[in-house]
Amino acid sequence: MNLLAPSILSADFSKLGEEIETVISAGADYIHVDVMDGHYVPNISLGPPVIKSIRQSTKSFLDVHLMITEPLRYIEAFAKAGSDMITFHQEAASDVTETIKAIKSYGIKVGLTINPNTSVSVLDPYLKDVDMILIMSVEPGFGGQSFMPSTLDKVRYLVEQRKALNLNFDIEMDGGLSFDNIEEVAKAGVNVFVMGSSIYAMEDVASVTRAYKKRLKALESTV
Ligand SMILES: O=C(CO)[C@H](O)[C@H](O)COP(=O)(O)O
Ligand SMILES: [Fe+2]
Repeated sequence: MNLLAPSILSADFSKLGEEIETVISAGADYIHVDVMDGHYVPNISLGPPVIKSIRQSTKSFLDVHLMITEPLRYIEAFAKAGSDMITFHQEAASDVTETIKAIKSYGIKVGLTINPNTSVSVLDPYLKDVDMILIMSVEPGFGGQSFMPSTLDKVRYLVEQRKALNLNFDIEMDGGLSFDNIEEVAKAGVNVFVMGSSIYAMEDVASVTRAYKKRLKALESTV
């Protein structure tokens, strides 16, 4: 099933609860929360207190994307704040296995991600241990960047590996997704679609969310 995960990075933070309610009511499946530390990536966004407030105002699935150095230090804080899934960068973690274990110890889902310049094969040892792999289709750090089509080969590789190893992790893509590319992204094998600026920068957030949801549903039968 194709899942739509609007990224609140491009939302109006002064009315975050409303912005989340709008996309959930319009059919969004996950709320994608981008956490940036100003060290692993050159931008700072939000942290556990904001996630805690979001958790208190919605039951929706919180897909938390950590772009932070040494994520193991903060797994407890992000899990206790109410994350439903924590995804961290392979490049940022000195011990990927320990970080996966720490996330699982809170009974929540775990995702692992890589930047556009990281080889997908670094994920091989962990494929059996994760619920989701996130392939970044822009350099992490900012919303509104252009999609990098070269990252789709990594998705195709993961689809092959998943079949060969009889696994069932989800494949998420994040960065620059829009009506211009979701068909090729879906056809490559992605089933969780993060969208920031192509939803929250639009005039009518509810209508565009409904339109993406409908398109993703239609694409399910073509892959
Ligand atoms: O992780 C991210 C950036 O590092 C964001 O999730 C992503 O960029 C979404 O924004 P957009 O759809 O505008 O590219
Ligand atoms: Fe993200």
